[in-house]
Amino acid sequence: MAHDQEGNWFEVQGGDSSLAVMSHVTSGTAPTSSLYPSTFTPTDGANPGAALVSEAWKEELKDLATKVSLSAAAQSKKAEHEIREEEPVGRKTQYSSETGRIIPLTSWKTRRRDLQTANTRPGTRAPQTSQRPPGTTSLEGQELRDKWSNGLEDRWSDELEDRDWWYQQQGQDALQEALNIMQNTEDWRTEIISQSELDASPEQIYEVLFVRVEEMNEWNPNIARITVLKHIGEETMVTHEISAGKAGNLIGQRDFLSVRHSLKTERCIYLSGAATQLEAFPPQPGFIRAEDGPTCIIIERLPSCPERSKFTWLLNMDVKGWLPKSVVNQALPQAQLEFMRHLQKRLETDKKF
Ligand SMILES: CC(C)CCC[C@@H](C)[C@H]1CC[C@H]2[C@@H]3CC=C4C[C@@H](O)CC[C@]4(C)[C@H]3CC[C@]12C
Repeated sequence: MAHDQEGNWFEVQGGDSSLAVMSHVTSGTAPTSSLYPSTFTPTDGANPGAALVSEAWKEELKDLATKVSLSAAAQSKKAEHEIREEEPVGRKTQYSSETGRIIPLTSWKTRRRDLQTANTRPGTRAPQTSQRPPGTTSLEGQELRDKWSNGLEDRWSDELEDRDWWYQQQGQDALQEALNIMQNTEDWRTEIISQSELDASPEQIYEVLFVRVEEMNEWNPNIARITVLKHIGEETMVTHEISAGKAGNLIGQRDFLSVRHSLKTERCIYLSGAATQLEAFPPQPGFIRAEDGPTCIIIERLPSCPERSKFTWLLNMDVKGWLPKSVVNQALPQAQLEFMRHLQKRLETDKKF
């Protein structure tokens, strides 16, 4: 297993195969120290507290993040929505996802930009409490979907195409923004980036993480339920996620409403996500609605070994509620590493069948 000289690589013992994870939490203006959950031990005995993100790794991240904007797929998509943005010809009325009111065409672009800016700097967002009085919610998948579509019907029925476009746009923006975050290492704030190698092809990982996203609670105890509320083509979807507030978890249960997007290029498969809003699907009683993203997972084909992939993950989450930063900065990398371990196990069992 490869590891750099600064001891940023970790080896996770998991049965016969091992998972190498390099994790980094950034905060403040410059990258500081990495966090090392106790279950993960440095492979070369280096002092973890002193480890900094190596220049080589930064370069590698920049490289991964730049490639996509040059890819043909991204270019054609970009061109596509640039045209749509410039010529609102044929585009119908836009409705506010918060108030359900019509957004005048003139403010539509500005509004989107506002949303983007809000997402770019998670650390500077105004704190909000989305905690609701505790209650019981145990909506099943179908019920969730019904609730979703009923709430929409009256206002949105004629606007399906526009709404789809809005989500698609959000998904693409999330990817671009997440890649920008990775690229501009000087601007890193509270993002967590990890890199690992997995014993599976990018296609297999994509299948487990994107196509069969609703099965995630079967293999990851940190997730209580994931429901796909809407598919927009093959590449974009709107999902509702509920984390498991298990005992020992420093952060309680959260729910998320996200738009998820995927992009396949010759070299990589990109999975991106960002929080989205919808009046018809407000925060659920008893849950704090957290915001995931802009976030991105890059699954890179290893030409020398097609059955293995490099997995780079930018976790960028606003957990909401009032929690000390130190708690969040410890719990998130922990959850991320656990996620990787469970994913590795799932991929292993999938192979046996
Ligand atoms: C500590 C608490 C608040 C959260 C812990 C659970 C975190 C790690 C969970 C909750 C929801 C999860 C996400 C749910 C859905 C997807 C889409 C998939 O295509 C890639 C993984 C991804 C992006 C998951 C990553 C891990 C995730 C962010």
